Parts: sequence; structure tokens; C-alpha cells
Amino acid sequence: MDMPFTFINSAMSADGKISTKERKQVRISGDVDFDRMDDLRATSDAVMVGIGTILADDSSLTVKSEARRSSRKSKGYDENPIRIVIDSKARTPLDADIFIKGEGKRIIAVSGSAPADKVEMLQQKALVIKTGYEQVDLCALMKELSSMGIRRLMVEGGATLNWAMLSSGLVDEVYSFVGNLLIGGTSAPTLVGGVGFVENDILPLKLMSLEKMDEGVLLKWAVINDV
Ligand SMILES: NC(=O)c1ccc[n+]([C@@H]2O[C@H](COP(=O)([O-])OP(=O)(O)OC[C@H]3O[C@@H](n4cnc5c(N)ncnc54)[C@H](O)[C@@H]3O)[C@@H](O)[C@H]2O)c1
Ligand SMILES: Nc1nc(=O)c(N)c(NC[C@H](O)[C@H](O)[C@H](O)COP(=O)(O)O)[nH]1
Repeated sequence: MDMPFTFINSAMSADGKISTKERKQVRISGDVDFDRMDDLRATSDAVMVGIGTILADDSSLTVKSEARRSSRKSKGYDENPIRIVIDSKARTPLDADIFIKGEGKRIIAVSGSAPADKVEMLQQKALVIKTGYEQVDLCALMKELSSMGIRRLMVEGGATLNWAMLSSGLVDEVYSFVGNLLIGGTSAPTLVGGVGFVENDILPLKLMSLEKMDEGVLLKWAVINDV
């Protein structure tokens, strides 16, 4: 079965950090990049984040431009893409912005280790898809998303989910805005977290484009998965 075309979009400091060591969100990019990100959301079938990002930022993942929402509507889509949270243990708060803000479908992807009572509560607000035992089986989930008609998937981090998706060979392209600031801190999350690749498995990229944007640079990379 064809997997969805999947890309990561992220903003990082000049030293590769995507937030501070306290997981506090930092404004890394400017208005032009935020508008580009909004367009990516509006033209995707679904937007995915990890539970760490929901807990840290309370992201709503909505399309901000009214014109883009109307354009989606006029084509018969919901105003917002399907919003997906990778949440093995069903920790998404019931009052999270992702449930409160904007119309459209939500998917909470949980694993067999999620408490049944919380899963039941989440089912009132979203489609809950269960895969894996201790944590979400991302390959199985992606197949299920594909069978639901999701063809274009935007992944908005954070570091742990980026790692899990990349190391499972599920990402086609990475778009990374590099901003004009340094965040520092060994424990501050970087674009890709997780356990990291070992020398022989390091993932190669092919540079597709680079563009000066706001006060930084937008880099677009294709992931070379088949080496
Ligand atoms: N600058 C940016 O573009 C940007 C974008 C998004 C998030 N962030 C930042 O990233 C930070 C959050 O990143 P993070 O790494 O803590 O959390 P994350 O958002 O990557 O979520 C990670 C969590 O996903 C869950 N998970 C479920 N199944 C999994 C699987 N199969 N593999 C891996 N994880 C799985 C785990 O509970 C894990 O803790 C926040 O500080 C946020 O502000 C920055
Ligand atoms: N492009 C970009 N530039 C930044 O400077 C920055 N800090 C983020 N961060 C992305 C992160 O995923 C946020 O959580 C969502 O941008 C929140 O999304 P909402 O506004 O709640 O829809 N993204």
C-alpha cells in the first residue's frame, strides 16, 4: 500500500534547537515563515504532532488564514486538515486547544498501554486509533492513515516524533527554517531527538533548495531512505 507523502516542517535556531531546555516555545521565524507554514497546513490532508508538543505548546494546528480556510471549504474539505496527535498513553488533555479551536476531524493515536478510561473520554472528542503495545506503531498507523485517504501528511514535531518518523523511514522531505538566534543547552531539543543514528546508519539528505526568508534561511531537504 502507498504510504502518504510525508514531510517534516520545523523552525530551529542557528544551533539546531527547536525550543529551550525548559521546553518553552521560542519565536524563531518571522511572519513570512508562519504564513508559509499556514499554507502547508492548508494544503495538507493531515497535520501530525507528538504529545510532547501538545503538552508544551497546546498547539491548535488550525489554518490561520480565513482565505485559506474558505478555499478548503469551497473544495469540499473541512476548514482544517485532520489533526493527529501521537499519544501512546492517551495523555492529551480533554481541554486541549486541538479540541476547542477550529472545525475538522481529530485523531488521537494511542497504544495498547493507554488507560481504557482515558481512551473512552478521548473517543467523545476524536477518532482514537490504537496500534502497538507500549507505544504507537507508526508504520501500522501510517498504513491506516493511507487507507483513510490521507495522501499528504505534514509532521510538525517535536524532536522525539521527528526521530521516530525519520528512523522508521516514513519521511520523504524535511523543511527546516534556520533562525537568527542561538538557544544553547545540551538538553534543549534539536530538530531530531531520540537515541540517534549510529555511524553506519546515518540518514543522508539531498538539498532541494535554500532561500533567504525573514531574518533566516529556509532549507528544503529530500530524505534518501533507500540506501
Ligand atoms: N520549533 C519548532 O518548529 C517546533 C515544532 C514542534 C515542537 N517543538 C518543540 O518540541 C518540544 C516537544 O518535543 P518532544 O520531543 O518533547 O515531544 P514530541 O512532540 O516529539 O512528542 C514525543 C512523544 O510522542 C510519544 N510517542 C508516541 N508514540 C511514539 C513513537 N512511536 N515514537 C516516539 N514517540 C512516540 C511519546 O510519548 C513521546 O514522548 C516542545 O518544546 C516544542 O515547543 C518545536
Ligand atoms: N514555523 C515556526 N516558527 C517558529 O518560530 C516556531 N516556534 C514554530 N513552532 C511550531 C510549533 O509546532 C507550534 O506548536 C505551532 O506553531 C503552534 O501551532 P498553533 O499556532 O497553536 O496552531 N514554528
